[in-house]
Amino acid sequence: MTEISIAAPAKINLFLHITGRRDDGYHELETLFQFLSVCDELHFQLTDTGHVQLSNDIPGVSPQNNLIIQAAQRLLPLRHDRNQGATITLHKKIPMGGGLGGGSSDAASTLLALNKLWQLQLSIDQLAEIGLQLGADVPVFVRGKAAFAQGVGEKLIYAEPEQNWYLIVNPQVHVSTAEVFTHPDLPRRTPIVNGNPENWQQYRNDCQDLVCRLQPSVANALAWLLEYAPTRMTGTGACVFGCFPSEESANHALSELPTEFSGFVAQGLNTSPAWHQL
Ligand SMILES: C[C@](O)(CO)[C@H](O)COP(=O)(O)OP(=O)(O)OC[C@H]1O[C@@H](n2ccc(N)nc2=O)[C@H](O)[C@@H]1O
Ligand SMILES: Nc1ncnc2c1ncn2[C@@H]1O[C@H](COP(=O)(O)OP(=O)(O)OP(=O)(O)O)[C@@H](O)[C@H]1O
Repeated sequence: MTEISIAAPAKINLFLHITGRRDDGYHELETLFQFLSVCDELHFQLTDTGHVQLSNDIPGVSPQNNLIIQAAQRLLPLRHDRNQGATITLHKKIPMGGGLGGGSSDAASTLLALNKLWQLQLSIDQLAEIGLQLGADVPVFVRGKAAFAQGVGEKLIYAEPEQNWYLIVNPQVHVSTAEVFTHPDLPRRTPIVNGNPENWQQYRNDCQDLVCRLQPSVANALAWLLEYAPTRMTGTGACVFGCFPSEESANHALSELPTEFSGFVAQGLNTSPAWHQL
């Protein structure tokens, strides 16, 4: 095998409860992850240069900060043949910094692809552990199944929420994950619901009220979408999703999207498209 193409899907957090704070500042949470049919596309070409390079940069993200390169660097010392390298091409389709997990997903797909390309034979558990060092959201993408998560997002119980259609609305403002998690007004004591993911519509996103205050465009996007469908923010924002019974109904709402927002329709998926390609 000398080349691999692999998708890196977006995710949404169908709900997100903050249940505590660890001594290292990281937050304990409960969340339900589902993948979306919108994906970044990554292509890996085996080389004999002994190093990895990205053939195209993401504007505003230096190669050393790119999670694709960071993921590849974790695997470089584990190669049996030190001449093995890779040229990686990325087609970015997932909006960045929107709570859709694109960077984490790119990192996970990189771990999965290079494990094959370099014949490292690492197990999924080992790849998920390496992924957790890159970001709290990486393990669920490595494992590739929709899941109810606890801990910082690494304790996963597979789940099968309905694969609804979603209209994702991007208020086009940046929300810093670190700023939300360090804010004094973030609620941090939501009682543990302990694995009843079927009830996700009754739960909430604990970051939503705070983010709406910090970024009124997020509140405006939620208010607009709520006229069409049950609506919630994903992750620490800024994107919000409305849950629709059909692609057609989601597309109808999209056709009326105010010009201040951007948006797209995607289906919720309980298996990562990355897994169909390996
Ligand atoms: C909010 C979620 O998107 C939910 O899926 C994730 O928990 C965030 O995951 P992520 O983007 O992979 O986050 P990381 O890159 O690991 O962390 C970014 C920053 O968010 C804070 N952070 C993140 C996750 C977590 N459980 N507690 C935290 O306090 C930390 O200050 C950290 O410095
Ligand atoms: N391959 C990558 N794709 C996107 N962002 C990346 C990548 N590598 C590094 N980054 C950095 O990570 C930041 C967050 O990107 P990402 O799109 O994953 O955010 P997010 O969807 O809010 O994630 P989360 O829901 O995990 O908080 C970007 O602003 C960028 O600086």
